[in-house]
Amino acid sequence: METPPPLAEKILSISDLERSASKTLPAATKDFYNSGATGQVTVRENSSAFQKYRLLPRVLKDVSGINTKISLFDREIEFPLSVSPAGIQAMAHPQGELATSRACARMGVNMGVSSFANHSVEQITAAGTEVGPIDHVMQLYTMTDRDKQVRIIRRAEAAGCKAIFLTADSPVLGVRYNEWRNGFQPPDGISYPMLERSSEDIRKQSHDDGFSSLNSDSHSWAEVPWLRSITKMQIWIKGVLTPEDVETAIEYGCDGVIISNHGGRQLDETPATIDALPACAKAARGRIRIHIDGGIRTGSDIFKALALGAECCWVGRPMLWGLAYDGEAGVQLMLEILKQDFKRCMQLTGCKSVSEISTASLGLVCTNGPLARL
Ligand SMILES: Cc1cc2nc3c(=O)[nH]c(=O)nc-3n(C[C@H](O)[C@H](O)[C@H](O)COP(=O)(O)O)c2cc1C
Ligand SMILES: CCCCC(=O)C(=O)O
Repeated sequence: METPPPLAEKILSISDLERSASKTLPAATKDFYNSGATGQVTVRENSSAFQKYRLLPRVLKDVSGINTKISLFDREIEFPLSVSPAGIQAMAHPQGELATSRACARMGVNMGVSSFANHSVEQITAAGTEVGPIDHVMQLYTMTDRDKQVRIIRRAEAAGCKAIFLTADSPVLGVRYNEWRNGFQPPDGISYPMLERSSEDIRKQSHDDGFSSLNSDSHSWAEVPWLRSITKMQIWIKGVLTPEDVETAIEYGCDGVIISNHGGRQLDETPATIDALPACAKAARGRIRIHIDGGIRTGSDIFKALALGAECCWVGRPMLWGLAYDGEAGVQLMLEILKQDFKRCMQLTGCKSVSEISTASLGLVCTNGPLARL
């Protein structure tokens, strides 16, 4: 009897991908990827908060030839989405970040490289650029070993990265019961080349201890002028949730902020990023780029985030699920699903270009009463 094709299952949505990928991963890896901090409140709300909003279509608009592109780092990307820097992608697929980079390049979007990547920034940028135009950004933690931090920055700059994403929400790791219960450690053979950590070194410590031994909890806004003094790359702050911090990022001359709660993996019971976004976008008044990540799983999530003031969205876990499902092809499938979904959402709401997306297309669901216009 013939064996059925391995990918016979129809993957039509990111939840299909999550379900299917989660079945293939060892339990401790699945928990590490999918879970967040403490009570998982923010992980859940990051996605569910999008449901407060309803789309208000304008009808009888010509939506032939719509344009989903936006401009970022002096280039156009295919639609307002890119892949967040998320560490240890080789647990999902041996090609890890190389596969992600190739899939992003093929789909015309950008990619963040985690400091905890399992391939070097040189290999990751090269893998993508061989396929097509792509920009990378290098995610950075404030480290105890400043020389090592400078080496990462120099390597990222030489590899062509356009920006540093300074992760600001992680002076220490969040309270992650899953990692502690499972004694989570990356499997043997997995290293962190950017952090200059071999597999042997990594396996001497818990993930939490390993993180604390590299990362400094005495970070401050003084990181920004220090980074400016040593690199020409743009400087973005990843992990902002308040208008006050948007204002400070502007004062410090940052190029952009990512409204992010680290996918609910750091401080639990922070607001969903889509709820934090409107006040942050209002405070920015166009003086700094505002991007968002956390819980984005559909094209209408992207649409809603843009309507509420974000220029671009980023996704973390959907990329990991794509990798676990089918490596590079799985990440490409994930991006294809979101792109097509976003395009249909634009067409069905009557928006012909991304600049037409605004709060005019959104309503807010009220518990008692009619839909409120924003
Ligand atoms: C397994 C995993 C590892 C991550 N590693 C990093 C990291 O090394 N640095 C960082 O700034 N953010 C990291 N993140 C957070 C992502 O960059 C991003 O903020 C988050 O995944 C977005 O939420 P989403 O997964 O719901 O899309 C990680 C997220 C996950 C799920
Ligand atoms: C492998 C990533 C290291 C820490 C981190 O940012 C996270 O787990 O969310």
